Amino acid sequence: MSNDDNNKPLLTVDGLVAGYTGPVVGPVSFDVFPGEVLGLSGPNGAGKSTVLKAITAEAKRFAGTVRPCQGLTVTHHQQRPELPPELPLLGRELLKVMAADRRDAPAIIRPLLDRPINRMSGGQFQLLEAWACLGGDAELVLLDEPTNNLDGDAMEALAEFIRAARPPRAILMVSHERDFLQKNCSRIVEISHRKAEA
Ligand SMILES: Nc1ncnc2c1ncn2[C@@H]1O[C@H](COP(=O)(O)OP(=O)(O)OP(=O)(O)O)[C@@H](O)[C@H]1O
Repeated sequence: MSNDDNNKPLLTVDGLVAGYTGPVVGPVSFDVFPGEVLGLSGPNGAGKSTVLKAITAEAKRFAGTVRPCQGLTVTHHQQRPELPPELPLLGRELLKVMAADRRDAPAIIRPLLDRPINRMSGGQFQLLEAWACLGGDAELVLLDEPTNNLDGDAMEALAEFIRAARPPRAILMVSHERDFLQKNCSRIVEISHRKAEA
């Protein structure tokens, strides 16, 4: 990516109406520019997670467009990451699978490297997953409620992972923690309930 490309959006969401068997959110429009941390805020059930899922084509797009720039690489941290309990994977192996093992793991992650993920606490696994997304090379990182289960120290560590992001990387983050969004996002887009549902 050249410097000129820093003025062009990595992703343009235009008039997106998305959902499952029927629409649940939209129309929603926003751009995500290189280097920015964009927050999505709104009430429970407004469709914030669905917007992220529509970007990765996991949810259905009923109208509008999602235009990634050419060759955009995306990683998605799901709201309730689930792992098959029988999978005997160590923390460091998860990072390898997600191509996040080339950077030195931060101090708070290191104790988790040799621990089987099915023996981690909810908060430990959540933080490891967030690092697995933010420690890789994807240009656009989608984070869905990354602060779930995290205590104060882990939230601060997560904020540091986010602050360490450099262009062209951009982060699109959904969170209920209004303070966390305000402190860590360059911009916040409000997602409201669809009028038909209100
Ligand atoms: N897989 C699915 N199939 C059908 N409907 C779904 C599915 N997932 C979510 N929904 C519905 O879509 C609507 C939006 O859900 P979504 O999870 O996107 O909202 P949200 O704003 O992220 O909510 P929260 O803040 O509570 O996490 C809700 O009414 C929800 O019940």
